[in-house]
Amino acid sequence: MRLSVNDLACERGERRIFQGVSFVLESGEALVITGRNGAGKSTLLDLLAGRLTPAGGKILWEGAGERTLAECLHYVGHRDALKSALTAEENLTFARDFLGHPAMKPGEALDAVGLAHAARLPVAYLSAGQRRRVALARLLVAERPLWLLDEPTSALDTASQETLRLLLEKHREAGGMIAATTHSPLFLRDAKEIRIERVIRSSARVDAEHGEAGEAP
Ligand SMILES: Nc1ncnc2c1ncn2[C@@H]1O[C@H](COP(=O)(O)OP(=O)(O)OP(=O)(O)O)[C@@H](O)[C@H]1O
Repeated sequence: MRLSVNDLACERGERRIFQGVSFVLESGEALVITGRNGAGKSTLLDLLAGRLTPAGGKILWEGAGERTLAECLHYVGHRDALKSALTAEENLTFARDFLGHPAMKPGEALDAVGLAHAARLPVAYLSAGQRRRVALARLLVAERPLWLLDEPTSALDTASQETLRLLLEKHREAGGMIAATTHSPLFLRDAKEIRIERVIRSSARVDAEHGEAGEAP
């Protein structure tokens, strides 16, 4: 499988966020996406996940047979996208049924992220780091080769960060692919890295440091 991104550009709120982003990701590879706050890292994941449409460039997904890119990816964003009234196990059961290509059972996936003891607690009762681990356990309940992860270590303690690193490396060893944004090192073996830079338009005063949403374009 191969994900090829060529000369990708993105606009939000009629402002150019970035342009000229190109990379290739093949089976077993990891891509770490870095850049300053507001540079467009989450935006790049949104484009790959099909949640936004590019202003230019191409995203090509090859080698997965009939399965489209959307059917081949997991997306774990800033928001954990869990149903708080349901237990951790119920959330994973729902995800497993919904996503198709079932892999680990919910209980096994929770065990893999060190949360077996919290399986029957409503997600509303869990800490931020525990909720993050449930969200990451979703990666394990349905087989999808491409994992798109937005700051996956946020809220995780050191031990959970190491657990996550091992899960990511195992996924790569099985031929999976990872694209992850981060502000801190993920310690992934031989990862590719791309740094997203905000487009600077001198006439419009959009710059990487001060160009937050709502400012004049
Ligand atoms: N819905 C939206 N409409 C307009 N602009 C938006 C929207 N969402 C995000 N933006 C802008 O797009 C730019 C890129 O945002 P993005 O969240 O991709 O940055 P990031 O690199 O992930 O930042 P951080 O490191 O802070 O998470 C920012 O200037 C942001 O304000």
